[in-house]
Amino acid sequence: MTQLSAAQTGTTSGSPSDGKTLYGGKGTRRITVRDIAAAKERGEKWPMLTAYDAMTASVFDEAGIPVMLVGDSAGNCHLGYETTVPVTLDEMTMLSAAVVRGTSRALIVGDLPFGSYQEGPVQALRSATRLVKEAGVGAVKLEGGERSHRQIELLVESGIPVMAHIGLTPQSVNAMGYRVQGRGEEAAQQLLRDAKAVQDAGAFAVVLELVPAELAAEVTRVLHVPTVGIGAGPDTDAQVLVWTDMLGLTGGRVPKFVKQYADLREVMSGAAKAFAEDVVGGTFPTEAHSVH
Ligand SMILES: Nc1nc(=O)c2c([nH]1)NC[C@@H]1CN(c3ccc(C(=O)N[C@@H](CCC(=O)O)C(=O)O)cc3)CN21
Ligand SMILES: CC(C)C(=O)C(=O)O
Ligand SMILES: [Mg+2]
Repeated sequence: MTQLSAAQTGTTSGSPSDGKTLYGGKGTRRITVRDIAAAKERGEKWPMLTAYDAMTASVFDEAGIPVMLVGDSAGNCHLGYETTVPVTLDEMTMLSAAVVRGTSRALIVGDLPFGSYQEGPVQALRSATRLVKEAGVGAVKLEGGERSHRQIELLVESGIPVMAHIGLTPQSVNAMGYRVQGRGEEAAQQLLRDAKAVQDAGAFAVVLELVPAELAAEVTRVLHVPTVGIGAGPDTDAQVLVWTDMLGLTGGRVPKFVKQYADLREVMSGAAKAFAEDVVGGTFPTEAHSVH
């Protein structure tokens, strides 16, 4: 087992941003779940992005993104699977370790993949422990509300911060598809019960995926832990997007809740073609790129 540096363990003293904000502060030590709790008390909104490799994570870390999720969306966005279902704990451990190595300030949350916690609390603890010890993540995330509350309880009791994830839970795609959750009175009551169950179990934050904006606003009002929305409207405490969607790198269709801030697919494709033309036409390399 490799030793984790102080930067990875987040044990250095001082505030994340001179006692100010999660985003835009000047602090250099690693952000912790206590900083996240303080942000909710201040009514401060914060951004979260996924990351699957050290290089990309270092860009977002330098940009000041305070929380990064090594999402199992790596399955379809980084590893070429159709869904998140086939992703393994070995894969999540390797990707999470890379993201931790590429960052020094962001809180890194590692997604527990399908099959690594559904058997029960003991399996969940064994899996989460690998992400904490081998990859160095500061927290883990798992899907499910009431159905996952025992797993959350044991992890939190054991000293592992847990981000919960309710609403659309993509690991259950074979059972529920990719559909809006919490529509109608009965489904809304279930979502509220799920949100309270994960908070009571000790989760430090809860992702709300693809739920009506009004319901997400209500959950955000009634919980004392922050909500992180994705397709959940403007009134959650935080917002998360899959980085390849946000930067226009994901091929094919992306969910309609995505806002695209750049077109990296176009940029990369253009650069690859320019390189290819240079090679074929003999205009690269030139004297400037040669040694003698
Ligand atoms: N590239 C990518 N982006 C994501 O946001 C994402 C992943 N992958 N993989 C894991 C999960 C799966 N997610 C998904 C997948 C599909 C829809 C989707 O098809 N949504 C429809 C709306 C469906 C409805 O209205 O009921 C859409 O058009 O947005 C949404 C979220 C979110 N996560
Ligand atoms: C969409 C986010 C919340 C996620 O779970 C992932 O990227 O895997
Ligand atoms: Mg996920």
